[in-house]
Amino acid sequence: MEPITKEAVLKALSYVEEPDLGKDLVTLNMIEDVQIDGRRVSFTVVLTTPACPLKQLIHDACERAIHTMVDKDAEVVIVMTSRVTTMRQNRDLLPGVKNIIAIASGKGGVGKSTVTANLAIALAKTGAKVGLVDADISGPSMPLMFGVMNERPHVFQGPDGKNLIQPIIAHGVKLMSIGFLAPSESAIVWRGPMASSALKQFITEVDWGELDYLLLDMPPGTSDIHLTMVQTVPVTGSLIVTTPQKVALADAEKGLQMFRLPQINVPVLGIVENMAWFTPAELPGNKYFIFGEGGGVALAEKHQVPLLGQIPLVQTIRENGDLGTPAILQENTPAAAVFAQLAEELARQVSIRNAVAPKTNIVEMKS
Ligand SMILES: Nc1ncnc2c1ncn2[C@@H]1O[C@H](COP(=O)(O)OP(=O)(O)OP(=O)(O)O)[C@@H](O)[C@H]1O
Repeated sequence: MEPITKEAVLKALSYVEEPDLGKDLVTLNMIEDVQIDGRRVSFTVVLTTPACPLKQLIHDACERAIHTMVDKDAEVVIVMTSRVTTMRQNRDLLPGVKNIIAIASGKGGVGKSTVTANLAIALAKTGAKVGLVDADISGPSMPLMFGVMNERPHVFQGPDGKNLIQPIIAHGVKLMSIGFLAPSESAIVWRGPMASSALKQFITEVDWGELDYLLLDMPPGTSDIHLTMVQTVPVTGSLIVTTPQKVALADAEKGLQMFRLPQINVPVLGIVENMAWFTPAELPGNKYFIFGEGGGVALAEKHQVPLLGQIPLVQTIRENGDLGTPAILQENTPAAAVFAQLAEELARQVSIRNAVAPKTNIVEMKS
């Protein structure tokens, strides 16, 4: 029997394609630490995100490639790991942050904050390092959803003498909310430039450390504040949350178009249809389309962006949000599964974006 060689292993793995990125694993530098010990072959596959929905598929394809092209009886040991990719090169602002994702909705009350909170925790549960900025000045709800209403972030002096805010860590996510600034019962009226500068400070003067994903929960609507925000912070991509209702869709479309304005030019990574249908707890197989049907699909098709998920209207999603323990934390429930899948789809789109982004198109603004 001929000895197995590293070259033969790499040759076989060069036939395994990363389906989303359209290139083989060897060309993509995703194979590391190949070791041969008799008929035992081991190597590491470095994925572009720990939330990769294709993890099992890629694992199985690698195993098959070794068995068909190298040795049908080889013992194959594959370590699946990840290194989140980034398209940010010149990182003057937020140096440790790999990907910044703005989550927006045209209309208020469509569940943007609920979706964002669940997404952030879902990504953190996969092992990613996640931060979340609650920039919803119209009604910051993250302290409530994360059960940290009474916490206040500390401010300390950073290494260069500048003050830095320490984010609150809750459910594995580093959280900053404009709601930490004032008691929840006192309405904050933020206007124009004041809001913009407060928000900028909220994002840039925080000790985020290393983050794979920083999610920005934007205020509803398409105001000057939005424009300033996405121009100030180097956003990787945006996610639009809508319900299937006509008025929500029309506003979501405005939000989508805002990101595509030439002076903004932030790619829309996808659309999430929230409250897509109502499912009563006692009839889990039933779907009632109380806000209409097919709106998210139609919007996604019209603007050629992926529909990343459809979240049903479920009583426990609301209840768990109000309790400070978002639905994603309720293991083995359909609601948790839907959010986990959405997180994988979002991470996937970020990886695709990072793989195809023309590096020269990245404009990073200085603080
Ligand atoms: N899929 C869902 N099922 C059940 N309840 C939901 C769902 N999504 C959101 N909700 C509830 O709907 C209400 C509005 O949601 P949320 O605060 O997330 O919306 P929003 O778009 O962030 O609102 P705004 O930005 O205007 O403050 C909340 O009470 C939330 O618990």
